[in-house]
Amino acid sequence: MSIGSIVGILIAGYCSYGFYHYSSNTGGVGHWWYKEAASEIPLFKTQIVSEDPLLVYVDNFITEAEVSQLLDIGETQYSPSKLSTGTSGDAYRSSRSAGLPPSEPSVARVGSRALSLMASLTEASNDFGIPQLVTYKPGQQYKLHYDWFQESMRYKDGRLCNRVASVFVFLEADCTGGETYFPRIELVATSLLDEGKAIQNGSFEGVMFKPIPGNALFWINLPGNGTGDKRVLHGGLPVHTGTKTGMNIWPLKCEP
Ligand SMILES: O=C(O)CCC(=O)C(=O)O
Ligand SMILES: [Fe+2]
Repeated sequence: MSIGSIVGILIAGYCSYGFYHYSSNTGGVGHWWYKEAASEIPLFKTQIVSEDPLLVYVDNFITEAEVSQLLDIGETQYSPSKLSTGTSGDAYRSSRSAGLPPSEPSVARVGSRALSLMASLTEASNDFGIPQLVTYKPGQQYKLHYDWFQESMRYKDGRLCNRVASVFVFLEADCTGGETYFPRIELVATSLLDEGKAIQNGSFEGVMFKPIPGNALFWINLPGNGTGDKRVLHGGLPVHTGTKTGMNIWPLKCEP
């Protein structure tokens, strides 16, 4: 699928105020059927930040009610965030994380909505994996990293899967600092600067995004040839005061 057709589908989705989409629960990694009725989908708006690599800013991706449902589900589940190597308690990623059950109705709804951004990228698996809350207190951060795995992960059904894309949703932003930073992205949507959602200036390379509850960032990790894209290097900058909480959704692409 070309970047052009993904962009076309994003625009078409926006213009029709919503998507109908499906995921399946036919075994494997955690697939959940969910068809959102148009009335359940918030009127979200997409703006392309960068076309290649594809990075999209989504206003109003989830509602206030969904934010509180997701925070409630995760509340008692937090433990120190892990790196992809499985280690935790490291200054590299000092936040706390909580896996969210994909079958929980609000998780399934928001996970399916995230898949709807992917066009046909995930149609073979239709799998949004296990969404993860991540919460930061003052001084905590996630230094620059990629979300894609160097080596695909083997899931319990034996397939090799990797994170084809990322959707990072801001849930709580009662904080200063904590921007999501992409040092290698050149911003084309200057409206995001005017709206105070993105920050770009001569003192650093790339672009950073202010945490704003309900809004999301969506980007492609594995473009056409399936190789991890190093241009989507990103991190969560240190929170200075208060609390920041976000939700990661990593739709999977699996070998057949
Ligand atoms: O906290 C952020 O802004 C980004 C978090 C992130 O990139 C991750 O958890 O993979
Ligand atoms: Fe990340």
